[in-house]
Amino acid sequence: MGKTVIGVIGGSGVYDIDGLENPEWVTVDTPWGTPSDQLLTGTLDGVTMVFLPRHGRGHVHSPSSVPYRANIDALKRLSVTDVISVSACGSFREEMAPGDFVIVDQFIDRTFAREKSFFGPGCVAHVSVAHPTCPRLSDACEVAAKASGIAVHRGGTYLAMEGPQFSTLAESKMYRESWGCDVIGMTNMPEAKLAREAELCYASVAMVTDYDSWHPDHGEVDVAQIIATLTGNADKARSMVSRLPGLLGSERAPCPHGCDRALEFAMLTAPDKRDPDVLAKLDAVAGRVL
Ligand SMILES: CSC[C@H]1O[C@H](OP(=O)(O)O)[C@H](O)[C@@H]1O
Ligand SMILES: Nc1ncnc2[nH]cnc12
Repeated sequence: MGKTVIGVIGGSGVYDIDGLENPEWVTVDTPWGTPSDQLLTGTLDGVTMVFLPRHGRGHVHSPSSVPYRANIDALKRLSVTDVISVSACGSFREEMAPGDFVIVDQFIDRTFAREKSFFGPGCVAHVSVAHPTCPRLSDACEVAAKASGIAVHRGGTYLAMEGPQFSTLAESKMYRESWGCDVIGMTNMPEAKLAREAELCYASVAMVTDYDSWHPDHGEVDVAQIIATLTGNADKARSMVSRLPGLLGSERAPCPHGCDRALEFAMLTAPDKRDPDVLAKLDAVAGRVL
């Protein structure tokens, strides 16, 4: 048994969490650049917590400029074992209404202007993301959300778009009708892929703020409308997060789904062909297997 360290990546509207004992904002340097912000560390019910605002305090990063690799590396460097991603999203389903939470379990990645892997020339590795989220961690999020009185939907496909503009009407209809997506956002990819490469359990809690543009009764999306819903959603998210330490506990058994062993058979580059400079950058993410 190891120790549970819960990492929370807060999306739009979620720039801190409350109730931490011994809270401290710490600076973490990574070989992949500077994370979105300092990370807030502390304990909650005896469990170490690490919080990172995805866009930085004051919302300084766009979805395309979020330093996803630095963020995941920084969480790993602080010994995080389980990452809960909290994000605002648009909904493609009538029943997934603004204010509801969706525990996402699949993604379609339409992003194209982001670094998507820690690996590459000098150390090639391929991990599976067939099941990109962790069922054990998602269970805890579902229980925590329900206990907080939140309307929560278990399972859903998240379309990750590049942004920053919202979808056209034709795109919105295609994602919903042809591609079977349930929600849309701009940030969960490559975040989820990188978390898997870093052997972190990852759960995505998507908080619905709007119906994107497909819905005949709701017209087009605008940020004013999103922000109006975001404030309430952020309070609900903080309530959900506060229940996670009690549910996960401070002692951690290995992930039954293998998230924490994702690199076990992933490395292709022969040991004698690996580039030492590349290996040095991978110390936090892949040190366990290198
Ligand atoms: C607030 S409007 C669009 C913005 O909100 C979402 O951010 P996050 O996923 O970090 O909560 C969405 O992905 C866009 O970045
Ligand atoms: N409709 C939408 N599209 C993309 N990202 C979003 N974030 C919140 N609402 C969104």
